[in-house]
Order: sequence, then structure tokens, then C-alpha cells
Amino acid sequence: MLETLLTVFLGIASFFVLHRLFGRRRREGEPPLIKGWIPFLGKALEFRKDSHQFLQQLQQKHGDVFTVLIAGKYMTFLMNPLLYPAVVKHGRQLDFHEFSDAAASATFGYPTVRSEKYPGMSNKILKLYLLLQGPALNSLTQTMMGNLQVILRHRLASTQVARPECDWWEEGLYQFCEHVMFEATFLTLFGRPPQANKDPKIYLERLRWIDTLRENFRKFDAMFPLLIAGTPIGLLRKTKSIREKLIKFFHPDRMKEWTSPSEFVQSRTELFQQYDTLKDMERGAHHFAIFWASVGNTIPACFWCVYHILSNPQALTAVMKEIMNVIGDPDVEYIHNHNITLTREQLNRMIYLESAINESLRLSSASMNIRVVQEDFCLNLDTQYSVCLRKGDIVALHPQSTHLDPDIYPHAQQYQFDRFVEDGKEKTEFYKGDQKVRYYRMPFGSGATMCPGRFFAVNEMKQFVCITLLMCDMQLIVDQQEARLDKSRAGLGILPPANHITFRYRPKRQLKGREEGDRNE
Ligand code: HEM
Repeated sequence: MLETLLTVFLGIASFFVLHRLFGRRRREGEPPLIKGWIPFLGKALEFRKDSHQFLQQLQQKHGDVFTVLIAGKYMTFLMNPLLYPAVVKHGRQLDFHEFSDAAASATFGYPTVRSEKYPGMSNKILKLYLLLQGPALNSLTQTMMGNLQVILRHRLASTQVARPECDWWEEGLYQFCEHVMFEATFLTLFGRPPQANKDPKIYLERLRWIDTLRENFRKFDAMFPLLIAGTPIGLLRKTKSIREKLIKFFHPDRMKEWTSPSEFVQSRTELFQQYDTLKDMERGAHHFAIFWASVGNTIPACFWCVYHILSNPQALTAVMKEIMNVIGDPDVEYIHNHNITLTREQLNRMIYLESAINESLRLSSASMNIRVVQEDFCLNLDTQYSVCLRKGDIVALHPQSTHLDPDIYPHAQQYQFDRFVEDGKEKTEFYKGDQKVRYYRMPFGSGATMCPGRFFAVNEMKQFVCITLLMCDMQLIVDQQEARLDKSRAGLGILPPANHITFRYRPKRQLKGREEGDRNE
């Protein structure tokens, strides 16, 4: 044991010494470099505890642009959203895919896409993302709507059978969102495995495959921050075998048996088949990766959205009113016994719901936009200010600092469901001082590399909120702590809650005017 500790210590110490001797020096025009090894280790921990606070302190001390040495990489942070347009404009010199390709391939277990072994594949993958948007989104929306209702109806029916004595059923709100969204998104994108086609009455049988998939997914996801940070999977105990199980689940031979996959997944399957150099397990790894992308952020986002709406009577009333206006006041019998349809156009009309979703994304998103510098160059940030960057360095935007900037968003820590509505329309003008901020809301990134699933994701969230509010009476349990963000996943997207939140629900009994009164029952 002592020997191991000594070896590790000597390894780290010699790395630090070598780096001090040969590490690079600051040059003219480069941003302030924050270094120093012992403080750095402490700082890495501080960053993990609260990245926003940590970066804010550095900003106060060093200004809007500074460089930090993290895990051997020089990362230049741009902390002021007024400087972001310069980065977005330099997409060629500040590339997203060099980082994302390397990080995703190591995390999910497929070879890097930009390799010569797969000519043209990277661009073809990007083109297929269009099948998550535009006209293709209509059929995804329709399928998702049906899946959400089937899953929720089954859930209500089976809970009624399991707990007939209860008027209300208590459950973890996160677990509820996770169960429903995980299955609905899977079925919508990937279609139905044979197990899912069994007689719907045999519900437990139907659930088994998705339960196993979700359990393995959860275990993998818990290790995701370490994997994406470059930890070799072999060091992470059982994670390697769990990833293998997940990849096998998406093996092309199994996927052949799934009925009605989305055009998006079907086209990706066909694309991967065109490359003989790609092995079947690697194709499975690609499918698993896109499945992770499709639920990894959407599930916590749904949690925050429902949590905030249930915590704010005003928000609940406004959203419910909007839903009823759009779908035309059906009665509760109709809701429980018929398929509710909501088209994309109807979802687009729900501006209060959209604002409520955007507000919860603003408060819970902690993604970092990473770009790799492709050549030595000086980036003109505004008319007077430019910073010089070196090839291979990283430029990072930290949207959370914008989202929580009280200059842009007064009472920035507060949830205001209608923050993004003005004069009955979406509010799109936000200012910092007297300057208009172009990139004021960035949970999905910015510029050409913005998340290609963003329209699908917002649609899904709207559908989830509409269907659950229409089919269920829902209340947060009183006398519990407010939900807090789990900041340990900072940099990776929507933060999950750090504490357990319980809510109670039952099949909807009455549709109009009950929401406010219900809370005090
Ligand atoms: C609330 C839900 C979601 C959030 C907050 C989110 C956020 C993000 C962010 C921040 C990026 C990186 C963008 C950049 O740095 O420029 C990204 C990339 C990506 N997202 Fe999402 N996303 C969500 C849902 C989805 C869904 C539902 C899908 C797919 C079905 C998806 C697919 C992707 C893909 C494929 C990329 C990589 C794109 C590329 O390589 O160019 N995302 N997402």
C-alpha cells in the first residue's frame, strides 16, 4: 500500500517538476495564465463543488478572459457574453468536433469518426441530424405523443392495481420523470423491440427489458463525468462490462428486430452499414451514444420544469390555462379514454409553457461550450481587445455565468415562469448595461454546433408537461427541502437534483380551476 502511494506521489511530483521546467511561458497578447500546482489541485476540487462560483471569483480577480491549466490543457475562459459573437464567428479556427469526437469515442467505445478509415462519415452524420428537425419533427412529435400516453396510462393503471387502498400515490419526482421519459424517448427514436410488443396487459413482462436498460444506463451515466474527463474505462470497476451490455443492446442484429424506428435512427443504421471498416459492436456503440444524448439532459430538464411549475401556483395556473386553450377544453372522461393529439403547431403556440421550460433550463444548465484552437491566431474580441491563442489550446464559454448574471436577468436566482414572454410574444431582447446580448440563453450551445436535438427536446418537454398535467393531479409534498442542484456534474449539461423530491399524484379527477385549490387540500 505504502509502496503504491509512494509511486503515485513520485509520478505526480515528477510530472509537476517537468511541467514547471518545460511548461510554456506566457507570450505577448495571451490572457492572464492562472497556474501554480498545489493551488491547482485545490482549485480542481473547488471547480467540481461549484463551477459558477469558482469561475466568478477568477473573473473578479483576472477580468473577463483568463487561462487556466486544467488536466494538462490550457483552457481560456470567456466570461462575458458580449464577447461570444467573436468565438461563434471563428468556427473554423475554434472547432467543436475535434474535442467532441475524441471525447465521445473514448466515452462510448467507438473509433474516432474523423479517421481516414471512415471517409466522409463525419459529414454524413452531421447531415442526418436534420432528421431531428424541420418536417421530420412532425412525425417524431406524433409518435412521442402516442408513446407518452400509453406509458402514462399503463403506469396509472398498474399503480391503481398495486395500491388500490391509496387515494394519492407518493413517488420520487425525478424517478417518475426518468421512467416516463426514458421509455418514451427510446420507443420514439428506436422503435419497439419484440419484448415491447407483448400483450399490454402483461405489463410487468413489458417492463423488464426497459428496467434493465435503464438500470445499466444509470450506472454508466454515474461514471460519465469521469469518462468524459478522460479516465480510462478499465480503472472504473464494472463500468466497462456495463458499457458492453449497453452496446450489445444496440447491436445491429438486435436492432433489425425492432419495429418502426424513427427515420433518424433508420438512416443512421443504413449509414453505418455502408462502412465495412466499422464493426457491429462499434455500430452499437454509436447507437448507444445517440441514445445517451437524447435522454441524458432531457430527463433532468423535465424534472426541473415540472418541479418549478408545481412549486409556483401562478405558473401552474397559467400553463394549465394555456394547455386548455390550445386543446379546446376536453372533459376528464375524454382525457382518460382517448388519444390526445397535439400537433407541432399547437405546441408552438404554448408560449407560457415554452417560457417556463426555458426558465428552468436557464437555472439548471451548466454546460460548457468547448472549442479547440486549430492554429496560432489572435482572436479579436471587440474593437479594442484581442487575445492570442495557440494551436491545441481550448477556448471555453461558460453559459451558466450568463444565465445567472443579475445585469441580464434581474433576480437571477429566482424562477419567473414568464421571464421569456413580453406583450404576448416570446421575449428575445436582453441587455447587459446598455448593450444588447445576442447569446443570452445557451442551454443548447451556440452557433453552428448548437445541439441538433434542441427542437425535439423542447417539444418532448412540452408534451411531457401537457400529458402529465392533463392526466394526473400532481402536488409536491409539503415540508420537504427545496430541490438543490447537484453541482458535481458541472460542465456537462443539465444538472440533476442533489436531493430527493417527493410528489403525490393520482388520475385526474376534474380539469378546470382545481390546480390552485388542490395545493392546499
Ligand atoms: C434538454 C435537453 C438537451 C440539452 C440541454 C442539450 C444540450 C446540448 C449541448 C450543450 C450540446 C453541445 C453544443 C455545443 O457545444 O455547441 C449538445 C450537443 C448534441 N446534442 Fe443535445 N441537448 C439536449 C437534448 C438532445 C436530444 C434530445 C438529442 C437527440 C435526439 C441531442 C443530440 C445532440 C447531439 C447529437 C449533439 C452533438 C452534435 C454535434 O456533434 O455536432 N440532444 N446538446
